[in-house]
Parts: sequence; C-alpha cells; structure tokens
Amino acid sequence: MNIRAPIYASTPRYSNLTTRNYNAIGADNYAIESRSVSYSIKNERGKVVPIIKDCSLNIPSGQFWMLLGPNGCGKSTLLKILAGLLSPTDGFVYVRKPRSYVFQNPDHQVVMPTVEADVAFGLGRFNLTNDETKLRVAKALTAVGMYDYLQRPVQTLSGGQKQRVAIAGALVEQCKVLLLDELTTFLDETDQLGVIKAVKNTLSSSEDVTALWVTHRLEELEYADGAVYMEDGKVVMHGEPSVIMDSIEARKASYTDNINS
Ligand SMILES: Nc1ncnc2c1ncn2[C@@H]1O[C@H](COP(=O)(O)OP(=O)(O)OP(=O)(O)O)[C@@H](O)[C@H]1O
Repeated sequence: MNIRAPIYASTPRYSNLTTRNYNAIGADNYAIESRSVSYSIKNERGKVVPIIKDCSLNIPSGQFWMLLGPNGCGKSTLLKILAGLLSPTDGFVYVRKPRSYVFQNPDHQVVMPTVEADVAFGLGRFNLTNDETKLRVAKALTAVGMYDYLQRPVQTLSGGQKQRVAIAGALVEQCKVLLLDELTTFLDETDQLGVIKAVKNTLSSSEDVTALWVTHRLEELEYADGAVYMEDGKVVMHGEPSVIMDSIEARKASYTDNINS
C-alpha cells in the first residue's frame, strides 16, 4: 500500500460513532477531532496495557499543528489512530478526508526512479490525461519547493528533499489532512527547516489543507499554529504554542531542580 497517499477508508466518515452523538463530532470547522480516545494492547501474558488514555483534541481546518511529548508517550500511536491505521479501543475520531500519513524514514517514502514519476505514482487510478497529470505534479512540487528537481533520480536527493517529494505525493492526490510522523528525525538542521517550511508553504498555498506534525523537538514549535502536548498516553496540554513551550520549559526546569536537589 502506498501509505503516504490519501487513505480513503471504507469505514463511514465518523468511525466508532453511535447515533446518540452523530451531531456532536465533526460538526464544527475542525479538520481533526478526537473525543475520549483510548487504545490498549494485550501483552504476551494476555494483560491489557493502555497506550492511549482518554485523549481529546480539536484541530481547526487549514492550520499547522504539532503533537509533542517525551519518547514513548504515545504520539505515533495516536497519529496512527487518526490516520485510520489503528482502531481506537474506545472513543470517537473524525478526520477530514482524503487524509495522508507520511512516515519518518525518508527512504521508505519514495518508490519510483525520478521525482516526477514518484509524485505521479498515485494518480494512475484517477484516469487523468497526461497534461492533467503533469499540471497536478507541477503544482504539488511547487508547493513543497521541489519543482526544479522534476527529472532528478530520487536516489540523488537528500533526506529532507525525499520527505518533501513524499509530501508532494500526498498533495497531488488532493489530500485535505497531512499526518506527518517525526519527519525530521533523520535530517540535519538545514533539511529539517526545509521540510517544515515546505509544510507551512503547502498550507498557505493550498486550499484548506491541515497538517498534524509529530515531533519531540521543542524548537519546531515556533512554526506551529497550535500544539498538543502528551505525557504517558494522555493529552495534558492543547492550544497556543508559546504557552505550551513555556510550560514544557518550566516542567523541564523543575525536573532538573529535583534531580540536583
Ligand atoms: N503494538 C505494540 N505493542 C506493545 N507496545 C506498544 C505497541 N505500540 C506501542 N507500544 C508502546 O506504547 C508506547 C507509545 O508508543 P509510541 O510509539 O506511540 O510513542 P511515541 O511517543 O511516538 O514515541 P517516540 O517519540 O519514541 O517515537 C511505547 O511505550 C511503546 O513501546
């Protein structure tokens, strides 16, 4: 499966929804919503282990949000639930469609020999003319600042450039929600900034695309319109990035003080 391409789930628009709350979720101008979402797994001994605990969040349409938290707090698991790759054990999820999930390892994203062929890869099923395909590919590559690389063999690209091509591959299929899982993990600082700027530019140049970016790099928060901070499977803060940044810094300082005292 070309996972970076939009996920057109065969499930209804509202997963896990009962008649009772049909109007309660997805009714406002949010592209992403979760209400009291939980997710548990059974370990080797058959014991139920909660991973995501009662998580609620709302992400307004057209915005660039970040999902932060320490290693192992559940960011990727929650993102996979929002992508429809995992089903929540409990709670409700709404994500505008089509939605796309982009993996953290740039080498797992690109599948075709050239940038142009790679971005056009998912368009086969749309029955487009050659001109329409070229136009869509050009628009998507321009949005991520990679149009000049149209004919480049993908193996000659840097990690960040591959990530930007992968994002173009999602945009070309006119996805409305980008779910981006720690894209900057394997990148140096220049590539890291290039990918963040590409996502920002995508949102300002495309109509109504929303992005949720998982990261553990606090400094990336300055590019976000909003943020969700998780600890131990729970959403503990949700909203203004500067407030969340200050609060995380304060938590870190108090933790360091405790260790040193
Ligand atoms: N299928 C699974 N089986 C067992 N444990 C799991 C499974 N999936 C996730 N976990 C555990 O759930 C917790 C959350 O994992 P997750 O990958 O979502 O965290 P994360 O915040 O994205 O971490 P990181 O920042 O290190 O990538 C971790 O302790 C992980 O080991």
